[in-house]
Amino acid sequence: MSELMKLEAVSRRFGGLQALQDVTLSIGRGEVLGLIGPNGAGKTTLVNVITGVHRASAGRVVFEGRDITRYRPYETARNGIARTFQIVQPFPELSVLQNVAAAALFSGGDGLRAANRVAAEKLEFVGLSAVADKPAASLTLAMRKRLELAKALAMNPKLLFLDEVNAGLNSAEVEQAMGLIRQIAGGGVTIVLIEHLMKVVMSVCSRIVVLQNGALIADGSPSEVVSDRRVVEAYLGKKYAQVASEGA
Ligand SMILES: Nc1ncnc2c1ncn2[C@@H]1O[C@H](COP(=O)(O)OP(=O)(O)OP(=O)(O)O)[C@@H](O)[C@H]1O
Repeated sequence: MSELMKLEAVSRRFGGLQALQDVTLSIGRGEVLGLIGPNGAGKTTLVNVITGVHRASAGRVVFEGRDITRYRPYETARNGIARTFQIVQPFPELSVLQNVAAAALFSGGDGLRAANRVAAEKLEFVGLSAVADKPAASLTLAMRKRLELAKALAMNPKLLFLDEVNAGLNSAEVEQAMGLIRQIAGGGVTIVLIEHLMKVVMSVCSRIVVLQNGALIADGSPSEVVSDRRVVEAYLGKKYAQVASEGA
């Protein structure tokens, strides 16, 4: 598998807090990589550093062989990196379609008409065509999560970070979201999935990395990672590991 992204000893401090500590990681083209770890481990910060929302305090981010460490968010978007936000934040008065078209324009795009066409296509894909003209503020949480997905897809990404797209959804909605994630991956988009629901991580990811206190503590196949002693102690807990090994 060819390498799409490489992180070399990426660190980030917020005042006295070391949010990321020497994170070194390779992401292969076409992978569905799970990024897990306890609350406050640094998962969202890692996405923020990669996408240019925060500057790395040290280290390098390389995407398709190019050093993008100091790129701004619009530059990372134009180079093919998109992300959803853990806290969904659409422009509430704009229509659902306009929200997605705005994302298409942010990543470059080909003018407003093309952006509207892409937006309609992505809304169809996530199943929101029927509410395309409604204000984004009128959507349910599950629909807003799908809107986030449509916005990220409208940027035509090669690498897509999904930050807790299943949080707050019921089990039927989670199943639907998993189906969409599989289809996106099947279309050749490389995905990094930040997720607390282990059943989702285990069923859609080909590889899992674990962050704890800003440092990577494990990197391997789902079965390797869930039986890793440090991961069990830091995050999963003994009960989960026992259930997982009985299920394996
Ligand atoms: N802009 C910021 N300023 C100061 N501290 C921050 C900032 N963003 C994140 N942090 C801190 O960095 C640490 C890592 O936070 P981060 O949100 O990356 O964790 P996470 O693994 O995504 O957690 P969760 O699973 O709860 O979303 C936390 O201690 C957090 O309080």
